[in-house]
Amino acid sequence: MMKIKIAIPSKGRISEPSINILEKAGLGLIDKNNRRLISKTYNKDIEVMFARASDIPGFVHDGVVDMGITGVDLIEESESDVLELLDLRFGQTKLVIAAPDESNINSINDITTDLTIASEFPTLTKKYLKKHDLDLKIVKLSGSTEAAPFIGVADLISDLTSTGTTLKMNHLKIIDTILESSIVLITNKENYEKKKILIDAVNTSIKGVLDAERKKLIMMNVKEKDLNKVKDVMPSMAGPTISEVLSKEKTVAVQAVINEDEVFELVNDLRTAGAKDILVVPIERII
Ligand SMILES: Nc1ncnc2c1ncn2[C@@H]1O[C@H](COP(=O)(O)OP(=O)(O)OP(=O)(O)O)[C@@H](O)[C@H]1O
Ligand SMILES: O=P(O)(O)OC[C@H]1O[C@H](OP(=O)(O)OP(=O)(O)O)[C@H](O)[C@@H]1O
Ligand SMILES: [Mg+2]
Repeated sequence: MMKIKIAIPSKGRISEPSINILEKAGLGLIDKNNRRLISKTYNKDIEVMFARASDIPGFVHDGVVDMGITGVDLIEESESDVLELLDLRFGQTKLVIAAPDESNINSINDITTDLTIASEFPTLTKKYLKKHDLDLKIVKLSGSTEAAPFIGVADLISDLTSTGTTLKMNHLKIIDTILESSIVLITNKENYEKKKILIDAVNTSIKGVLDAERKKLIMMNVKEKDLNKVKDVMPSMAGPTISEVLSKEKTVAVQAVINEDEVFELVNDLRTAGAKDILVVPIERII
């Protein structure tokens, strides 16, 4: 019997969104409040294992688990050889080199080998510097890297930035970007060959959740005489679907899947075209 384990982050900012996306994909955790190391899901063949986000790339690489949810930054830093299935479109961030605002370093060309750099990402930082023929001393830290230049630990830092608030608060400016990262769904390369059916099913379900996030189902009643006008203003994925409604006047029900950003304008156009009883409904998944 084929079974798979998916590793998801046990703490930190990406833990909750990871659990949520699995839930929407039909893989809700049965005993999530227990926070045990392993949790069953609504699918009897799929289990979830909780781990630190930074340990997940290694677990997937080694095949300890079949799939995982973690950041591209952590995969690259640990040099794990895994197969990336899907960009989950959250946890977007950049790994950048930064220097104090008042320093005269403004580009990679101003960096000299007598400087030191502090980072939680020594491997990625070293590779980046090597590419530019720079061999700097790297000070490995485990957090609060932005403070390093001011307490005299290092001249430069490389750290993650997303809104830019932390860099700004610490009077640091970006010199260059090393890597752009987001949270991804990954799988072990060999296990993927062996358990393709189940792994693809998980991937397809999660992709369905992402696709549905930006879509709505729109439904309405239309008198038959107005149907062509309504059809003209209706964009649609594959359709619209039209079915007959039993009523005195000849009326049909029209439904279609539309983009979220089209809703506002479309509802107005549809009303003008004669549509009645318009409903806009969220979609859970599109398969
Ligand atoms: N400011 C941020 N914005 C978006 N994503 C981020 C940010 N900081 C970290 N991440 C991403 O979150 C993922 C998990 O990182 P990590 O395990 O360090 O979580 P965390 O929420 O920062 O927890 P911790 O409190 O332990 O630092 C990483 O892949 C990282 O790229
Ligand atoms: O650009 P911003 O939106 O300000 O985000 C960037 C900050 O977020 C992360 O820190 P985190 O909160 O994870 O703390 P940590 O340094 O203890 O990991 C990262 O290490 C930066 O410090
Ligand atoms: Mg962090």
